[in-house]
Amino acid sequence: MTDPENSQGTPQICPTDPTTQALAVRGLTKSYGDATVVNNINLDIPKGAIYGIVGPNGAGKTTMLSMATGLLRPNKGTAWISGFNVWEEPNDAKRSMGLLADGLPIFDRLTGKELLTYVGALRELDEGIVDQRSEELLEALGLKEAAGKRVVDYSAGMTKKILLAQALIHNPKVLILDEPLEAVDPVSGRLIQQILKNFAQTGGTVVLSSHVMELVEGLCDHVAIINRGVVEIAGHVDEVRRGRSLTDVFVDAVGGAALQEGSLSWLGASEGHSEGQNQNEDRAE
Ligand SMILES: Nc1ncnc2c1ncn2[C@@H]1O[C@H](COP(=O)(O)OP(=O)(O)OP(=O)(O)O)[C@@H](O)[C@H]1O
Repeated sequence: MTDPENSQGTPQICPTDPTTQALAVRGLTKSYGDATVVNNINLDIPKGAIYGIVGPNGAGKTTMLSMATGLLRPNKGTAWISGFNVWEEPNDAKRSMGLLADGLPIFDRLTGKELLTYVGALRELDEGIVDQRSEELLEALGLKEAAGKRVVDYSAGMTKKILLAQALIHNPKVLILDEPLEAVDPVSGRLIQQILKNFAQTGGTVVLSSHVMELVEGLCDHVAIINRGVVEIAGHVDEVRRGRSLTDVFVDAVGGAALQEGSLSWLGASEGHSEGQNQNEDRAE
């Protein structure tokens, strides 16, 4: 576990061999102009873990995951997926991982079924296997009826689910998911959690970023709290929580925020409100 006392921007010690981990990063650093948004991050994600990455808005989670998966070139540092260096052995690293991330191009003129068939072909899977897996994934994710509909016409939650299916179809060793349950309804959310648990129980590794602490507490066995581009705390969920709620640990680690007295005092019951009320009354008449 990373000691929070020593992790504020100072190099963290990661003695393990990064090639033995499902995902490992060493010294990852990214700056935009004068701002260092990811600052010398070291992280080990063991095989078979469901690993939650949490942190406030703008903490550097997406930037870190983008560098860890080879989507964004770091200023410094390296990442390994399933033992493959993402910059020196990109094909092997990419073959090992399934990725769900915002901002990646989606072939959304295809139907859900066509998209899975296309991605399966890109992954060089046998046609019969792609067909069988696509059917099963569409069924499991509640997308069977929408299989013939173009992805561009999917809702936000449906899009998330078809992108998850796309990330799973080649049965990757490591699944990396940026906000996987965002916009997903509770029934589908529960199903997805079950899929991820089964995946980890059979030896797969899941890395997910989320703002939903209940999800991380209920699903993940490991967690890292990132703040201002550094890892504040990382380790097994029970070690990090030490009997407290993860939300309390999170707030302590990143610093709580309270609305200052008098701030936004114009918001709520006011002249504007009663004027609005009158307008509504006028409209009703
Ligand atoms: N291309 C870019 N140019 C300049 N700054 C950037 C760029 N991409 C990200 N940043 C900055 O890097 C910081 C970290 O952003 P990042 O998206 O990694 O945060 P995050 O932890 O994923 O946030 P959120 O929880 O809101 O998604 C932010 O301050 C953001 O403005």
